[in-house]
Amino acid sequence: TACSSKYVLSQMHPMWQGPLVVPGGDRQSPIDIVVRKSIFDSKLKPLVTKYDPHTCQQIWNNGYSFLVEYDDTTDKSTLQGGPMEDKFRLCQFHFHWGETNAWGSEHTVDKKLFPAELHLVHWNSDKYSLFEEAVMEDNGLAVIGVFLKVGKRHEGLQKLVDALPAIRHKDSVVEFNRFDPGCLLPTNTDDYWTYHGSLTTPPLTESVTWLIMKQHIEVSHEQLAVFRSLLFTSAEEDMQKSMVNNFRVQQPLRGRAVRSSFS
Ligand SMILES: Cc1ccc(O)c(S)c1
Ligand SMILES: [Zn+2]
Repeated sequence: TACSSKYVLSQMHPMWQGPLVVPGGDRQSPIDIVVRKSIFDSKLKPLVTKYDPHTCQQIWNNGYSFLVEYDDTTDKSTLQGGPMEDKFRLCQFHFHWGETNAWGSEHTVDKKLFPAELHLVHWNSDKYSLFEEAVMEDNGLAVIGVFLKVGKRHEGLQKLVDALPAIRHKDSVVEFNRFDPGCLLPTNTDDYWTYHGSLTTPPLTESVTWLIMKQHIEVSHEQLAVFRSLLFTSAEEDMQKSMVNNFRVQQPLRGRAVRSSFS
């Protein structure tokens, strides 16, 4: 049921981000959010997340990031509200980060970079029956983006950090249960920006309603350092490469509107 393990990125571009520009792509991600150009939309509802920690299944290193995967065969862990009409099912979450605290996020706010960014990936289970179907459809996915800042240690994240040494190499997997992804959301999830975009890793499909949280979460420098101890490479490869800077370059807005749920 892993929503992403079957989602093998086949035609890989030498650079992990895939093609820098997708031919004909006019709603690519990530983007810079220009706050003064975002449009307040009073019709945007608060996000409603209902996550069941028991649907957590495994954590694995897919050679681009580490993914925490959830059982998405039932509507046990869901997201609704926001700009969406339908119910979306959580299938995985992962992060993007830099080699230093100076950069690492994919989205930026008025060009401000964060050291890392969390993506909680959900697919439209009212319209589709599998992640693999939804990922190819307009707005088949809804991804919550949360910025990470370096500060106090995040107690909820530590359980995940402690599991990382076991998946240092690409394609390593360990069982991972009872993790509540809700603990990684900021206290305020009512304030967010939303726009139509794409996956930031191949196949870069333009199927994502992005929900970027205005409020960041804090993690410690030591916790981020463990992210950087992961490797892009498998155990067999002789050249071990640190898993850092696994973010995509920013993409043209192409006239898209970025709406805000707050004024
Ligand atoms: C489905 C999915 C896989 C990888 C990603 O970085 C994103 S942003 C979404
Ligand atoms: Zn991502």
